Amino acid sequence: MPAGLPEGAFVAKFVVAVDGPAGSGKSSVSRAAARALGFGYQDTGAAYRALAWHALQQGVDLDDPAAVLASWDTFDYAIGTDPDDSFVRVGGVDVTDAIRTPEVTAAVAHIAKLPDVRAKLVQLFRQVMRMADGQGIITEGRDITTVVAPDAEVRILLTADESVRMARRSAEVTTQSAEETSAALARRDAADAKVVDFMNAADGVTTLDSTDLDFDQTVQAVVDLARSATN
Ligand SMILES: Nc1ncnc2c1ncn2[C@@H]1O[C@H](COP(=O)(O)OP(=O)(O)OP(=O)(O)O)[C@@H](O)[C@H]1O
Ligand SMILES: Nc1ccn([C@@H]2O[C@H](COP(=O)(O)O)[C@@H](O)[C@H]2O)c(=O)n1
Repeated sequence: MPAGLPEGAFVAKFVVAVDGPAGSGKSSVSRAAARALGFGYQDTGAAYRALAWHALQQGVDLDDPAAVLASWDTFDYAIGTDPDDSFVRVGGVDVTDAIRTPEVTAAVAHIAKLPDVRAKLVQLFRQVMRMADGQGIITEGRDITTVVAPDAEVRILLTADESVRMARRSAEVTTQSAEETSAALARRDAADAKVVDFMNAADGVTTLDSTDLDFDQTVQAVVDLARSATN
């Protein structure tokens, strides 16, 4: 807390916004960079996934926008922003793993395409950024650099060639064949790209292409961008 400010006063955080396509490393790289910087970390995709999980649990018809929007009223969402202690809860239930199943992954596009749902989630993300502990936070998703936090101190489009992203994702998924995993990734990018542009950097956004970088080099590049913005 800077000298002169009363305990609990609002202090603007240093925000690093990261966007990119599926499998580009947004969550793993952002989490590791947050750890290195001593920042908080927010995975916004987790909220889209959690709302999809919640709607599925409630038997909501995902093709009915009004029903999906109505499920928001009972969506009791909590996320941990400590990069060393991440969790996602809905109604007190830990759904950290449940929101990563292929079923939820396939359902989330129905949620993400609805402007009214997106507007509510944008407000939620900004609230999480305001409330998180620490002096800074890395928030990652698809529209963070452009919609959620266009004034962020650092704005990064993290990308990698599609074949590299598919190979990285396939290496971690054991419940599907590499072909199924790659096809699902391409399908999701195609659906998401109709809603928000995360393939082209907006003005002022730095493109970080990790195609030829290993994981540690990519994390270091994010850390360097954040540190150079503070000097
Ligand atoms: N530069 C890199 N070199 C090697 N592997 C990487 C690199 N960056 C990320 N990875 C790996 O790629 C995989 C996908 O990364 P991650 O899940 O963070 O992507 P994402 O962008 O958050 O994906 P999604 O949007 O689908 O959730 C992970 O296994 C991660 O460890
Ligand atoms: N800012 C965001 C974040 C996510 N989405 C949607 O959620 C899906 C899951 O996100 P992951 O980062 O966990 O892969 C994603 O496919 C998008 O449909 C979004 O629209 N905006």
